[in-house]
Amino acid sequence: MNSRARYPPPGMGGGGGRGSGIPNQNLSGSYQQRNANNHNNSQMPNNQNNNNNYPNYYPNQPPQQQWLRRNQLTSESLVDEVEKTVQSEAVDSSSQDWKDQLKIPPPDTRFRTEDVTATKGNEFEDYFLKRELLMGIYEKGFERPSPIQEESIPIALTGSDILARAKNGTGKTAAFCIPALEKIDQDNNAIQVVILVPTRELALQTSQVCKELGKNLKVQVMVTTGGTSLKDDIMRLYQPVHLLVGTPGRILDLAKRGICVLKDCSMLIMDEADKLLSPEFQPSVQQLIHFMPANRQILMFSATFPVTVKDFKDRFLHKPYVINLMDELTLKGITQYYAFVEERQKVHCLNTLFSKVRLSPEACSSHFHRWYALTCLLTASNQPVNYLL
Ligand SMILES: Nc1ncnc2c1ncn2[C@@H]1O[C@H](COP(=O)(O)OP(=O)(O)OP(=O)(O)O)[C@@H](O)[C@H]1O
Repeated sequence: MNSRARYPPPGMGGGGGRGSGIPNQNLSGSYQQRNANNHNNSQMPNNQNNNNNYPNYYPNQPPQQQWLRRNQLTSESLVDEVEKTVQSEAVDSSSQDWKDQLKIPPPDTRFRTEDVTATKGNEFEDYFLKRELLMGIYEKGFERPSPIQEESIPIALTGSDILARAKNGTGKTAAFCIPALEKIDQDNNAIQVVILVPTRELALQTSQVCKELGKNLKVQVMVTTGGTSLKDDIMRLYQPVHLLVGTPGRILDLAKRGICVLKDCSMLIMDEADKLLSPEFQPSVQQLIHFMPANRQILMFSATFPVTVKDFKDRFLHKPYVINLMDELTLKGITQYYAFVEERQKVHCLNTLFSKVRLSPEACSSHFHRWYALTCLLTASNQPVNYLL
């Protein structure tokens, strides 16, 4: 059973990400601080724990004492202080101007569980992102970073390698697209970021997120995957490309032909890293890395950390910052069951189950080997069904 999705996608009644809906059962959505021990903090950026947006000039003193200190300032320093205040108000008012002009979609009022609400209270503005990028973020309807975004964005911006584990549908895609877009130099006509994914569908979705978040930037995004015209991709690569999203085999093919030049690619992102490190893809991924500069940054996102991921991390990542937001596998609000049966008993077992329980449309994913047979079975048994490919 697939238990993806915390943030429901726009326009849908309760699903999200690349995955399914959230049954309205066992929901517990109260706001709660995340346990500080659930990730491995090898480095902390300066603004990581700064939950208010105002500079704390005298951090060790309570607010009343700060007022006293200010009253004791000399007249000269008072002038400086006033000038600073005027300047910061000028910045604030211009920052209000651009915010007022944003086309923000209506707020998403649907229920969210702790998988996305248990944040530290960071704001996207805490990360000093380019204004055009901030505009794209807000215009996509994101108000505040989700937990995985709070953990990854500031670390990725420092240039550190990351190995991150978070549940599906909790905002992983934006967690790596935002720092990638921030780091790209739009005036450098070269591929600076590669996002590797295991499937064409995921490549298209990811590039769409990059385009939406970066719609006010001049970043050129290209998708390239197997199963499409190589000639078209070659033609496209004669045009500027800053961010390349694709599957390993095709990108490697283009790199070997000398058409996809990766010598300036300083960031490699691996989404669904566990799948990218399966025997099918791993040799291509490893070869690809050799086309990139030695000091490239690698961000790996994966729902599971099998031994292949660990081995790869040990070989290719430099002192990675490890983020683990998956103390438990199942998303909150979802109960999963499994039946251990022989292959030949599966259909019969499902039929029996369906005659007794009514499942939500998204409950069965294509991870079942014979999704088509299953879909026919569900339809024939009058069960609602969605295709999850
Ligand atoms: N900070 C945010 N605020 C509001 N919505 C968000 C935020 N970040 C992501 N989302 C939305 O949440 C949904 C799920 O995000 P996303 O697809 O990035 O999750 P994911 O962890 O990559 O999931 P999956 O692995 O299933 O693709 C999307 O509709 C996305 O637009």
